[in-house]
Amino acid sequence: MTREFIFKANKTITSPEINLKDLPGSCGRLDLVCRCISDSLFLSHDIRRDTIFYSILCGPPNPPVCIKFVGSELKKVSPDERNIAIFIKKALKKFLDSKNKEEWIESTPGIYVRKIGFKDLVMEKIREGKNIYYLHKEGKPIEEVSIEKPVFILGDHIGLLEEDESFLKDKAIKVSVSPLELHANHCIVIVHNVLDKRGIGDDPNYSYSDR
Ligand SMILES: C[S@@+](CC[C@H](N)C(=O)[O-])C[C@H]1O[C@@H](n2cnc3c(N)ncnc32)[C@H](O)[C@@H]1O
Repeated sequence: MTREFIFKANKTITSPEINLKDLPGSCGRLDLVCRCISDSLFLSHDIRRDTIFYSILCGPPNPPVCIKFVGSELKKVSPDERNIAIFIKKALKKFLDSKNKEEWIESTPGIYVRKIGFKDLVMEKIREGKNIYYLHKEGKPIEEVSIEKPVFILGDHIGLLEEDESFLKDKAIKVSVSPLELHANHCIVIVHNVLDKRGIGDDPNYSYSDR
């Protein structure tokens, strides 16, 4: 079963004018997006092929833009933030130049970009039969939650906006991974660990026991 993550990046840049030397500042916390991508998809010397990561970039100049990283298709990307940012820059350039922005556009293997906002993406996942889990400190402890066909929602340093939270109210189960407020990328690591131990998410073509 596939594990999916949606990370809402409230301030992250939506043009390819990315300054690779200033991911946190002028790029609107693009460093957080890159860390979440790294922690959701990379194992030591391997990739989680059962994982798909989405980030909705909501910063200037042209929000929203969604980037998608598909673990089973990724090639040549490495886990460091700068390298991931280079691939995001390429994706945003491809997006800028493309005519049909409403469909997924493949930028490089396994990396796609599209014009879709947070709520529309969540609705699309629900229509696909996925279950939505909103990661939040005040949620139900993850150990007590049954998880199937999961899409996990995460906020950035600001968190989800009030309007996003009320939208999710009747659509998502609120799940906590710790009594403490953690970084989003650390929550991803914990979620993976819980699911790894439960054996959820294994790709039939890929056995974790082969590692
Ligand atoms: C740095 S935190 C957000 C802090 C922000 N000031 C707020 O109040 O939401 C980033 C994201 O990680 C997730 N998160 C943080 N701590 C968590 C926890 N203990 N359990 C589950 N998710 C958590 C939430 O999705 C949160 O939006």
